[in-house]
Amino acid sequence: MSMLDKSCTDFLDVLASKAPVPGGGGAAALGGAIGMALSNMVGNLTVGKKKYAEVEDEVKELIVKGDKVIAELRALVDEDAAVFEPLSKAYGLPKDTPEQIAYKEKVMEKCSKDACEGPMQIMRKCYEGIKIHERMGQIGTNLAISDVGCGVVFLKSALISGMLNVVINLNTIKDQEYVSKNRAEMEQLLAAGSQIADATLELVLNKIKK
Ligand SMILES: Nc1nc(=O)c2c([nH]1)NC[C@@H]1CN(c3ccc(C(=O)N[C@@H](CCC(=O)O)C(=O)O)cc3)C=[N+]21
Repeated sequence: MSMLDKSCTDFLDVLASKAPVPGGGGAAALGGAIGMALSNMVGNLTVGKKKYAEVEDEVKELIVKGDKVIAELRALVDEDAAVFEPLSKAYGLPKDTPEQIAYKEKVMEKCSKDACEGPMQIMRKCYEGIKIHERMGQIGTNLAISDVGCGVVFLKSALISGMLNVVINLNTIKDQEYVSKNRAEMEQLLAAGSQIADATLELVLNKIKK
């Protein structure tokens, strides 16, 4: 069963439990999807309004892009569980003999790389979502523009949460070529995404401040 078919109450219960999944990665994906949905809500409130007729086509395009990001982040809730669970098992492998140590190293390397892919993908999708919010903050209806701010803050926190999961998994990877390639992309997504998210929040605040 997909994590997303649980009620919100059950999802929060299992998130709070000792169960290895869902963890911070899955929470990041869900938080990002919630953020993205808020931009689309503002878009849907904008479409059909005479005052915003001039931007209607562009808003519709943003909604289509947003729907894709929501679907991808939603899928990543389950994907992150699938890639992290093997790593959570590998953490507990014994290290009592040289054979066990060698075996654990091999399994940890493979599982850490797989587990890294989930939050990397979460970060890429959050970045896309933040870019959509940037534009929605400029052209979306002022009636609900505060929700573009809410959405972009969810996406920034999901971006940072993705980064934290990438970093902890990179720590258990020996392949330095893999580590530096992923660290560079992670740092780029974090810096660019945070900067655009902060600017969008400021724009929204300036629009709603009296
Ligand atoms: N893609 C990805 N998604 C994550 O959600 C993710 C991640 N990478 N990397 C690391 C962090 C940290 N995290 C833990 C979850 C459970 C235990 C844990 O110890 N679980 C025990 C339960 C221990 C007990 O029963 O006391 C177990 O699975 O057996 C540890 C760490 C998830 N994270």
